[in-house]
Parts: sequence; C-alpha cells; structure tokens
Amino acid sequence: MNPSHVLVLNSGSSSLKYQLLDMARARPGSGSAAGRLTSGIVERIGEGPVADHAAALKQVSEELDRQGLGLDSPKLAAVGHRVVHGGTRFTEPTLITDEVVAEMEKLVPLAPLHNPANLAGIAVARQLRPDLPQVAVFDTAFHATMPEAAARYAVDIETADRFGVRRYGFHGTSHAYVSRATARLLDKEPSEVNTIVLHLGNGASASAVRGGVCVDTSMGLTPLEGLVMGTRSGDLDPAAIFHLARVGGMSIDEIDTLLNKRSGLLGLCGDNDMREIGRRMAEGDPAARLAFDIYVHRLRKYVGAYTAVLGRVDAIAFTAGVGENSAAVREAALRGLDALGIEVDAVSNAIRGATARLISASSSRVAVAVVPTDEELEIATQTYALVTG
Ligand SMILES: Nc1ncnc2c1ncn2[C@@H]1O[C@H](COP(=O)(O)OP(=O)(O)O)[C@@H](O)[C@H]1O
Ligand SMILES: CC(=O)OP(=O)(O)O
Ligand SMILES: [Mg+2]
Repeated sequence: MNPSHVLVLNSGSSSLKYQLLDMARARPGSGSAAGRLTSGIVERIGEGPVADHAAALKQVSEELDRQGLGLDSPKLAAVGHRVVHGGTRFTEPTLITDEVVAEMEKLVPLAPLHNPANLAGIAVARQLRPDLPQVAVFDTAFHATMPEAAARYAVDIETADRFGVRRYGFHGTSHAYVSRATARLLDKEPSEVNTIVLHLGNGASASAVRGGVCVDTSMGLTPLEGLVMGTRSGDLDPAAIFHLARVGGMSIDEIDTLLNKRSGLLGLCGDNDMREIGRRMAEGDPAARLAFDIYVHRLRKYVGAYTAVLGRVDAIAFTAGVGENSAAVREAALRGLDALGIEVDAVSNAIRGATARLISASSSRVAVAVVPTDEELEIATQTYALVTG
C-alpha cells in the first residue's frame, strides 16, 4: 500500500489547527469527514503554557503519537502547510526546500502576524521528518489571477513595484473551495457561475469570482484591508496613520498593533466574538449594536461593489465562523436588496446546519447560500496531488 495520509498544519497568528486525512478515502466535495482520521486545535499560543508555535507543534506531535498516528507513521505521504503570504513568487502549491523557506522568510514583513507561525510549523515538521515531502499551500495563490486594474493601488508605479506594494488577497484556499462548492450546490460547473464569496471568520474577506477565476478581493498588501474583522479595522483612510503619528505621537509599531489587534469588533465594543455581540445586542447594549452595524454596513458595500465588478451575479456564499453561523449578519447584510435580485428567505436562513445549503427565496434571481469552508481538506487535496502527481 502506498502511503495515503496527509497531515495538514494551519498555523494562525495565535493558534495551530491540524488535521490528518486519509486521501484514499477523502473525496473532494464530500466534506473532509469522509477521510478525516483526527483533527484538533491548539489555541492561545504565546499567552499561556504554550510558549510558541514550535511548542504547539510538539504538543500536536505528542497527541498524534498517543493516537498511533504520529509523524513517524509509514502511512504518511506528506505534510501540507498553510502559508498566508506567497508574494508574487508563489502562486501554486510548492514543494518545500531550503531555497523555498529562504524565499518565504523574505515575505515575513508582508505578513508579520502569520508567516512566522507558518515558518515555525514548517521548521519543526521538517526536523521531525526530513525525508517526508512537505508542501506549502498559499492563501494568496487563488488571487493571483486578479487583473492589474484590481490588483494595483494608484500609487507611484515605480515605488510600488520596487517595494511590492500591490494587492495580493488572502483566504484564497477558502475562496477557491467555497466558490467551487457553491457551483456544485447549484448543479453547475465553476466555469458557468459568477459568485461573491464572503469569508467571515476572525479575519474576514470578500471575493468576486467569475467563472471560477478570482477577479477581485477585499484584502490587499496584507490581511488588514477590506471588511471589518474581529480585531482588524479593515478599510481606513491611510492619512489616519499620519494623523495618529503626528498628532497622537504614536510609533509605527503602535499604530500597526492598534489597527491589527485592537480595532475591528474588539476595538469598537470590547468583544471580537459575534456570539457575544449577539447576546449583548439582545440586552440592548448600544456599543455592541454600533459594532454590528459598522460590520454589516461594510459588508453591504462590498456586496454592492462586487455586483458591479461581476456585472452578473449568480450566487452569494457565506462561509467561515460568522458566515456559517450568524443568521443575523446574513440577514442584515442582504436586507432590502431586491432591486439587485437578492432575496433571503427568513425561514431557511434561520435553520442551522453543517452542510452547504440555499437560504434565498425561490423568487430570488441571485442564489444565496451558506457553504461551510474546509481549508484543511483543500490543502490536503492540493498537497496529495502534488506529491502523487
Ligand atoms: N454560533 C456562532 N454565531 C455567531 N458567530 C460565531 C458562531 N460561532 C463562531 N462564530 C464566530 O466565528 C469566529 C471564528 O471564525 P473562524 O472561521 O473559526 O475564524 P479563524 O479561522 O480566523 O480563527 C468567532 O470569532 C465568532 O465571531
Ligand atoms: C489571512 C488571514 O486573515 O487569516 P486568518 O483569518 O486565519 O487570521
Ligand atoms: Mg480562518
């Protein structure tokens, strides 16, 4: 028997998610449940007993050993790593070598919250199994098809090119997976469908996908631009940064921390979890209400913008923690948009579920769907295809 297991490591800024899949049993589209052998998450890295990502991976490796599924397993075919920033160099799943690691290190300044965590996971896994193929799957890859008109900022072109200042986009693995799953839900080929994907997790981004190809997305040079997020501001007049430095006396690092870690829902109302915000709104808390309204207003603007970018929209898909679970966000984001052919059915929207489902009214021209994302299955699929292909 050829080894058919793939271990996926998804290192976030403060968490490490892992999943072990048997690719002989996993079927794209069936959801990862089919081949999932085990999965888990180490949270609050750096805050408590787990000092850093290396320590977190050691913990994961010990847990896998206990289950008899350790990194030394002969059934393991490869390790697939989520890497957030691939710059312009990496637009495909890539076999990790010393040279690839060196290139990824150069990208750390563009994703300081994410890439170091990804690199730490790669270093430990390579140390434990130097013989095993390790594959990097980049968040930016799916967005590499964006036309220049969408990917460029209107900044002096020589300066922009010299420093790589352009829009890269993130969560691409999720946008790719969800746009395909949405087409499948509609019984169509991805090439036949234009979709707006709303990935609303702790980080959040929107994308416009035309016939399976990404043509615009809301995150830019870094995962800070675009939608309101758990702790990130999203879109902002860049002059606010000059103002905070000149008038507020803040350093660049302080402003970086402010906008990435102390803004968004957390900065507006003290909570970054949409569940807690929902509870507070039910009690009539005005700060929670305002945070929710700002979040939803931004989301509506992107739905409108991407409707114009695509010209014809066939589907809008909600995904990730907030998108999959918050009926209130979905309802408020699309309320009163019948003029755009968008009508949500209140009853379907309120039904909870773990599988892809439609929530639009039968009279809606645009299909509205809740489509659970599965970044780990997508990373495993791309990793396995590379090492067996
Ligand atoms: N039942 C729920 N209702 C509303 N929001 C939820 C619910 N469950 C999770 N969330 C939201 O999802 C977020 C996490 O989303 P997730 O996609 O797991 O994020 P990440 O991958 O960035 O950690 C939480 O911060 C919370 O706001
Ligand atoms: C790129 C990004 O924002 O990722 P996450 O949502 O996991 O923080
Ligand atoms: Mg996520």
